[in-house]
Amino acid sequence: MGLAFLGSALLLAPLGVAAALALLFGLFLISQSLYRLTIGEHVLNSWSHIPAATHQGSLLSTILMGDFGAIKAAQPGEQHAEWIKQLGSVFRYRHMFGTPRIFISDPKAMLYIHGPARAYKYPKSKSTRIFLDAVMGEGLITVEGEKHRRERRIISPAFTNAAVRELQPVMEKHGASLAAKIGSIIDGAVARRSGRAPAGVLQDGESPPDAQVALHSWPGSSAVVDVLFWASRTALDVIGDAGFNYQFNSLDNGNADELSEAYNNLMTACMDVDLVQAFTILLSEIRGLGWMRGIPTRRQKMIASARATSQRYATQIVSRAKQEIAGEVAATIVPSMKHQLSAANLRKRTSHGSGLRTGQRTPLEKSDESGDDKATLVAEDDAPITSRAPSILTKEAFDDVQTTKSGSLLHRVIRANMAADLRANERLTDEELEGVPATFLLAGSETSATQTSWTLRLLAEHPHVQERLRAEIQAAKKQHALEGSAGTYEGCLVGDVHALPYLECCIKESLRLMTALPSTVREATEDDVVPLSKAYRSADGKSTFDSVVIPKGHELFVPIAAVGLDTELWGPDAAEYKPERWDNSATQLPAAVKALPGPGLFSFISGPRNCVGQRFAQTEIKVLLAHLLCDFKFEVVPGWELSQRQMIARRALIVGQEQYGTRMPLIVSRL
Ligand code: HEM
Repeated sequence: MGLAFLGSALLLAPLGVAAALALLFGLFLISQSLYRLTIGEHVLNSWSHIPAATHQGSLLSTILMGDFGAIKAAQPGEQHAEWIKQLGSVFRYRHMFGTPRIFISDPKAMLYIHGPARAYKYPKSKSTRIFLDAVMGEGLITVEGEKHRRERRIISPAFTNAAVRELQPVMEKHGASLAAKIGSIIDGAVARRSGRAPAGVLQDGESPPDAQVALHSWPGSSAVVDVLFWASRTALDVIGDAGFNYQFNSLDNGNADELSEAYNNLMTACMDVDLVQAFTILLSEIRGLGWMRGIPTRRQKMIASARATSQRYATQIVSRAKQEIAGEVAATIVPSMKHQLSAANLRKRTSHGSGLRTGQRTPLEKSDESGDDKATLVAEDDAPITSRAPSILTKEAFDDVQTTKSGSLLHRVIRANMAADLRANERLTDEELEGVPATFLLAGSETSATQTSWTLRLLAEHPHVQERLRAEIQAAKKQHALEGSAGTYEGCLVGDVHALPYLECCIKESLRLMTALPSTVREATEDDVVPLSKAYRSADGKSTFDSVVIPKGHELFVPIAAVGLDTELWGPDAAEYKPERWDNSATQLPAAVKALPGPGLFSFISGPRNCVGQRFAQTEIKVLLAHLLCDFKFEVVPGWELSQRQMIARRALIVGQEQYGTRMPLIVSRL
């Protein structure tokens, strides 16, 4: 009560009082940090035997940022890789304000922590959950425990290999559009160079330095193209279309679409965590200070407005998908079942998920009014069948509908939510279903786009790999054209993209070396003893331990990128891009690597909390690459040095051109 009052006082107080209170909280955090660095480190430290990481940094930065300052200053994964070299695969370090973190990159430990028996005992850390909740709201990524198990059971079937295979043609459509767009950017740049278009006018996605690169040695059709910019737009279009049948058209229209703009704002909030936000999150973790998350800062207001917009659309998107599925059900169920769907029965089973919450009309609603929405199953009383209708499908009818009708990921989720073998309390509620589009978008567009851009960069740095890969893709394209393209892969460029072995190697190697999500964090909810495949030596070097004691409440750093760079696992050439290491991976990979999940590919982590969209992501990246490599050659811009920035995903900056933000410009030439 007292603290709630304090909260309101802070909101209403004149600036001076608010600043004084903020200062007070700052002092509280700093004293907590000092306590951790002194008494916590030297007196009450039950884990002092674990080797501790050190870094060269000022005292002030250590008090405020712990060792995190050094991590942030290095390229993603590099500081951890350095500590692995010095200290081995188990050590501890301090996060902001001295928060203790344990680092483990041992394969056996990772399988244990993320495996089915333990995953729910190691949820995401509290600050991560607070942060994600604020931006995404509730969804598969943010929920924990039983709620997660329930959601995952319904959402997983949408991502089976067979389901994703059916979505490949949708991805191909956007792959072809991406290639066409890049072609038009090249044409525009050529026209500008030859004086047919005004000099000094930038095209969409171009930064001033891109247009200034002298391409004398690249006669013909070449231009500097920011492949991250275009991959991001394409990934948004792909997930909108394949994820929930929504056409963002962002490749052509940018963020002109209202929903696209809302997601873009959420993504920006997600990517760019500033110190004030980190500070507020840390403070709001303290009991009684949760209200701090609601302080209406400019950023907070932007997030709230973007979330309101996305929620409005989500309601419409889910409602429309349900109506379409109701139409399918009507066409599929055997006549004898129809009487079960009496009006009264349906009304009982119906929940109302349509209508805008703010009274505003979305473009989707407008198109509904114009009669676009054809597939609606209604009972006599016009009550639509919705996903919450328990057991309206027998197992056979459900399987039939699930396999014969495809549609978007969301359609599959809604169908899975109707399965007869689910109890009422196992089904997703309307609110949970409405969280699905946002989850897919925020988890699935930035990651795929970033990974695509890093893969293109690696191929540009390794022309011989690019050539070999292009040859494989062109041969497959030829073969596919000869065979005729009916069936699942109708309209696809090369048929099944997963049938191309070298493409598989190139993608896996890119995910290992430049994984889009370099790390995540977990928190121990109980004391635990984590087994290791290789014993670690204590800080004083006198003892060895074949397991790590993790005290309840401690944070665990999950070193996705560092695992990919670990020379102990991969050998001395771990930092090199060598797709061949994945040739015959079942036999050729080092034994320690084969013990990793994947096997060997930890980029999507493992166990019940692994990336549900990993097959989707790999299919999408392969499809986009196939289209691009058939039409274009990619080269690095001479003299432009790259640095990296880990926001949530790992993004690239050009050294000396940081003012233009994160991007991945490459010289792209028509073949
Ligand atoms: C290269 C691209 C991608 C990478 C590297 C990646 C990586 C990851 C990682 C490491 C996690 C675990 C995060 C954690 O628990 O802390 C994760 C979770 C997740 N990913 Fe991905 N992801 C990618 C693409 C996608 C796509 C395309 C989708 C959806 C279409 C997707 C949907 C999800 C979801 C829903 C989760 C949460 C799963 C759960 O907690 O049950 N991801 N991803």
